[in-house]
Amino acid sequence: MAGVPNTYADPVHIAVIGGTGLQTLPNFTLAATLTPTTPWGPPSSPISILQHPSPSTGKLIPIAFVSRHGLHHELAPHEVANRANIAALRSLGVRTIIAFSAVGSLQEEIRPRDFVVPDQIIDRTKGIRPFTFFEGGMVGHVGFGDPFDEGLAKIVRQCGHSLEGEGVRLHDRGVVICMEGPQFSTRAESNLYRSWGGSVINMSALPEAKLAREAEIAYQMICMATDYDCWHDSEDVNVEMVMGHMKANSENARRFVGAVLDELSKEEHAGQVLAKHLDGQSKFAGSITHKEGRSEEAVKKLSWLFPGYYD
Ligand SMILES: CSC[C@H]1O[C@H](OP(=O)(O)O)[C@H](O)[C@@H]1O
Ligand SMILES: Nc1ncnc2[nH]cnc12
Repeated sequence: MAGVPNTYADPVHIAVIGGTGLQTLPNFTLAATLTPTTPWGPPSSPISILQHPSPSTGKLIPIAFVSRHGLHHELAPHEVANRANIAALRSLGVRTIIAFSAVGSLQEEIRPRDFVVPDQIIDRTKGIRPFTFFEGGMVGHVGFGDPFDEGLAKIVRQCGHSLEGEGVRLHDRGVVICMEGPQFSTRAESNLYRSWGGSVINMSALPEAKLAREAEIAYQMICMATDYDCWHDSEDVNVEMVMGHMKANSENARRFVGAVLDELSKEEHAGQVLAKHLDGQSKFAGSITHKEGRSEEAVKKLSWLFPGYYD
């Protein structure tokens, strides 16, 4: 856009990743549009730096926004530039990500347009998506027992509940099945996932959540149900259905994200927003590869992400 700066000098600590039907966050002041590149290529979309007025301090808090599937939904789930998205955000200073996703419901009580703040993931991707920063001569293993950040989840749940009764229904926990796609599931698969305890299904929780953990970023996904996949006796999922529910409820989705940003911009959450509890974990995770075994190329890439960690 003409007149919008293409640089932003201050660190940005909070980011929102928008998914299907949530390609922009209107009603925020656009402070800059960045087109960074990373050792893993460019992110899925330009990164918008939005200014969010903190309701408690009145200060303008910068928020980075990236559209997972591109500005016009041109990237399929397996084509999303996950490593570049996470690396670009971390390089701006981001330590907290709220990721939004349109999901199929695998449980009767999770109705279309309900929100779910999941706490677990089952990986049904097929290993075709780049899924780690640690490879090619630098090994690293980070913990992933709880794939979402519980401290951040608590804040998100509290914000969601504060909107209940205004058209928002929230489920506090849930298991996301992350499938490869882009085709939807077969009925046998959908029923299998239900028997595993799956709550909702999408194509984008992974590797996004894994890469955020490797990048020491607190990450929580907010899911909005758009269909009952194909296990239910209602109509099978299709794109029109997903987009219809997303469009009809996008105002609630944006209010939910806005409420979370309001809360995160309070001084009392400064430590959580900076993900102090994750600080340095990847320095130790990566120290498993002895200096003499590290490839120069891998160290160079990882040092872009974590300056000073592997000197
Ligand atoms: C258009 S239906 C399938 C598509 O919707 C979800 O997108 P996102 O998670 O980015 O909101 C799902 O993961 C699939 O990519
Ligand atoms: N049924 C479904 N399966 C996978 N991803 C989805 N996103 C929205 N609905 C979905």
